[in-house]
Amino acid sequence: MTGLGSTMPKLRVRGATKVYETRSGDLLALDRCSLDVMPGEIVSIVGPSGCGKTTLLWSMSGLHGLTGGEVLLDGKAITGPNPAIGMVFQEANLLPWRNLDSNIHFPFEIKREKPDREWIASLVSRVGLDGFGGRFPRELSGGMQQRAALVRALSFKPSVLLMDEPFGALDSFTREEMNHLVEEIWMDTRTTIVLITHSIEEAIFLSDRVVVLSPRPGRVANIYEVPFPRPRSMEIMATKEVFDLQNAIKREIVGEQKSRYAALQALPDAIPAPTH
Ligand SMILES: Nc1ncnc2c1ncn2[C@@H]1O[C@H](COP(=O)(O)OP(=O)(O)OP(=O)(O)O)[C@@H](O)[C@H]1O
Repeated sequence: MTGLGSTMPKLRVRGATKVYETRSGDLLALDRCSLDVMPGEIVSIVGPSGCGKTTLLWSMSGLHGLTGGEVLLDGKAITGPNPAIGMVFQEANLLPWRNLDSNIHFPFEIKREKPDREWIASLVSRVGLDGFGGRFPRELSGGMQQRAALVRALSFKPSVLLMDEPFGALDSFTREEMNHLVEEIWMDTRTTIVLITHSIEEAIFLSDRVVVLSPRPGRVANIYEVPFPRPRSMEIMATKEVFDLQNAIKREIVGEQKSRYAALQALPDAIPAPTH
């Protein structure tokens, strides 16, 4: 499943360009983004708000078409939803009238597929939800709901897990717990993971590489290697090396925003002067 020595990227984004048609005209969200994600890698995507992170991730999932460019999974173009790709969103999106077990099994009902009950039970146990199968979403904390969403996404044994700001709605303590959980699961399964996050600390904790996108239209501005060994303990996360990397990424994001602003200022009449 890992194939870390292999040279073929698991996911390959080539020249991804996305134009949204809006009432006020075309909006260029992504502009020729290219990125390779190797098998078993964890890659985080960070960048200023609205730079196209979600657009890029959704195009990797096949849920969103591109205006230009392509996304390849194991060398084959992705043209629609793919069972080899699991997704986790900021909201757990559990059906309120179904209990936890029934929520986890729901996608199998829809697809009329037989779930691997042993695998699912091991995941439920792994995320600490043993004994909660009969509970309804309203009876579960936000962290527990997100654990269930993680189980649901992994229940199909995807080879790629895409996560869109999955822990953004959780308190910082629960978020840290979830980060450790993802790290543990990854160490067991070596699933290829692409993660969008607004937390640079989270990106560094989880990733092999952190991709910084420029302000919209999103382009790959820089890619940072994260060289720290796993599991990444609190001691590792408190080192100067981590702190320096965190600052470098922050500076990159802020610098990108500033240079965009400076370029706008330099354009004649780009920002009209007040008339009164
Ligand atoms: N369906 C859509 N129709 C029109 N415009 C869209 C659509 N989806 C996104 N956009 C616009 O495309 C740009 C990129 O959006 P996207 O959600 O991909 O950015 P993001 O980096 O994920 O943002 P955030 O960090 O705030 O979640 C934004 O300007 C957004 O308003």
